[in-house]
Amino acid sequence: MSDRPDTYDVIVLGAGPVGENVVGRVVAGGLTAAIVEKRLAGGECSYYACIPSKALLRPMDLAAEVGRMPGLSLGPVDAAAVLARRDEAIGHLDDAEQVGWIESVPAALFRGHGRLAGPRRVEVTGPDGGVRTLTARHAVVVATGSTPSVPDVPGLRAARPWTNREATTAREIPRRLVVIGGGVVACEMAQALRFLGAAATVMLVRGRRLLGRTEPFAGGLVAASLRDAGIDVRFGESVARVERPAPGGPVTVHTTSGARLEADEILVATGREPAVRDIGLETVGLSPGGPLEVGDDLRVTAVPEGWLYAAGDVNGRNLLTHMGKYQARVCGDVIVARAKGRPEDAPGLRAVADALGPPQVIFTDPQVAAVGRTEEQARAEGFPVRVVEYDIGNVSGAYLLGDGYTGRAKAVVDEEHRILLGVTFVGPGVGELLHAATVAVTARVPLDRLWHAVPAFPTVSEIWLRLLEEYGL
Ligand SMILES: Cc1cc2nc3c(=O)[nH]c(=O)nc-3n(C[C@H](O)[C@H](O)[C@H](O)COP(=O)(O)OP(=O)(O)OC[C@H]3O[C@@H](n4cnc5c(N)ncnc54)[C@H](O)[C@@H]3O)c2cc1C
Ligand SMILES: NC(=O)c1ccc[n+]([C@@H]2O[C@H](COP(=O)([O-])OP(=O)(O)OC[C@H]3O[C@@H](n4cnc5c(N)ncnc54)[C@H](O)[C@@H]3O)[C@@H](O)[C@H]2O)c1
Repeated sequence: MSDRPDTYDVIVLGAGPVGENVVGRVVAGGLTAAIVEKRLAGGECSYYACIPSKALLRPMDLAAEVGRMPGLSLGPVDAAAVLARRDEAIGHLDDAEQVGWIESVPAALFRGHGRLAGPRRVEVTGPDGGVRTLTARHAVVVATGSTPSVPDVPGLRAARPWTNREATTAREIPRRLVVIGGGVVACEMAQALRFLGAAATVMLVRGRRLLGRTEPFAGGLVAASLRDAGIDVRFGESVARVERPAPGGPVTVHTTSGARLEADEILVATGREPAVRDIGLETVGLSPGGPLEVGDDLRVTAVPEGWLYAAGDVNGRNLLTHMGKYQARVCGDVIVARAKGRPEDAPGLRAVADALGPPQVIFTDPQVAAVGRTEEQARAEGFPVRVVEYDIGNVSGAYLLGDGYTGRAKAVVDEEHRILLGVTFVGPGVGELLHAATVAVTARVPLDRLWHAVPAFPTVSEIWLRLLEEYGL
């Protein structure tokens, strides 16, 4: 790495999807960039999160579709083949393709642990222990992502439970599995692993519902489906103590209600922590703790002179790949505009979509696709709210997809402006309905205008027509 320069216009810490998009954007804007990565270029998303989890969930989805269609039947599930396809999807944990992309940008990749070392300086400790100091002319962007949060429960950490990393890259499926958590990772991974062979799966959900950030009916429909699949979903119960006498051996989970569960593995899916430890924040006057707080221009608000930016999971705004990549585009363009002395207040230079409620698809069966505010959020923010709901199964297009299509849609309307504040769809395959809702919410399309957006017959998109009719159009 010694033949490369030590000074770049922009230095990015972390080559996940967000860091990669920052370098792509700033180089396209005419600046030079270096990116520092301590593990695999491509980040959590490519190897241990979005990609492998969806590769594991897709067969379950297809199987459910086949099950709803009279005349079709499914043979036994070949879990090994599913795991092999997952391995291909994650490039067998080899990041050569991503490295090739970074080089093609072109940007300089430095392998190693990156740390801030005072204003505009980054120290990289390479795999051989050697340290190199890089200097940024314009900006440093922290895109270090997040790490799994493991509750401080007696015996849990010592038992070396699975987190998303081990669950998404599993080589064998544990027959008896205890899942801790009721959020997105818990629901998706419990369902995928149950389908692939975790016959005795128990989910310990601390609260009273699943998927707490979505409309309550979404968690209800997903809970019903998990239970139909044979998963023992226990609400109001969590882990109190864990024992694993032999590493990798059977594990005993004592729950808060006094139950004792014997399992082959535990999956902890209790949220994420921003990756801010050991990145030298103290050298620029920040104390490591929670997410790095940024403004809509992605600049870290507490750092004077505005040379430090943070995008993606590490700023805690929206822990989703597409939202992090959106922030990366805005962040990159802000850096370029400032470096070139262009106006900084162009409409594209503020990540305003972060506050609208991010679009998200949860790839359970049924899928949950939502954008904007839930009814509860909209009311709490003081909007004059009216909601309309409709059973998606009553739409002809849904009936044609198979027998017993169960799903529901809900629209949250701002009555003053007659625009959509939020939309939620739950049902098989509804993920592909989401972008229309994202456009309507983001562009504040008036309902009277939306009425003229005619959905094709017989598609599930006719749910739009039904919702507008329910509203009274
Ligand atoms: C199981 C699971 C499934 C998910 N599925 C989806 C999904 O379907 N859709 C979706 O939108 N989101 C999904 N997410 C969320 C998504 O993975 C994250 O929002 C996304 O990865 C964030 O990207 P990032 O670049 O900010 O961080 P990361 O992907 O975490 O990348 C950060 C990178 O920085 C590196 N790094 C950290 N510290 C340093 C350092 N000091 N020096 C050098 N390098 C460093 C890390 O090694 C890593 O490569 C999922 C998450 C999980 C856990
Ligand atoms: N399809 C997708 O878009 C997708 C898929 C997976 C993950 N993600 C994103 O990744 C992030 C992380 O997902 P996640 O499921 O880990 O987090 P989450 O915040 O969605 O859910 C965390 C769950 O853990 C529970 N919990 C927290 N602390 C606990 C404790 N001490 N004991 C017991 N239960 C506890 C919470 O009540 C909640 O049910 C989310 O922001 C999510 O949006 C997205």
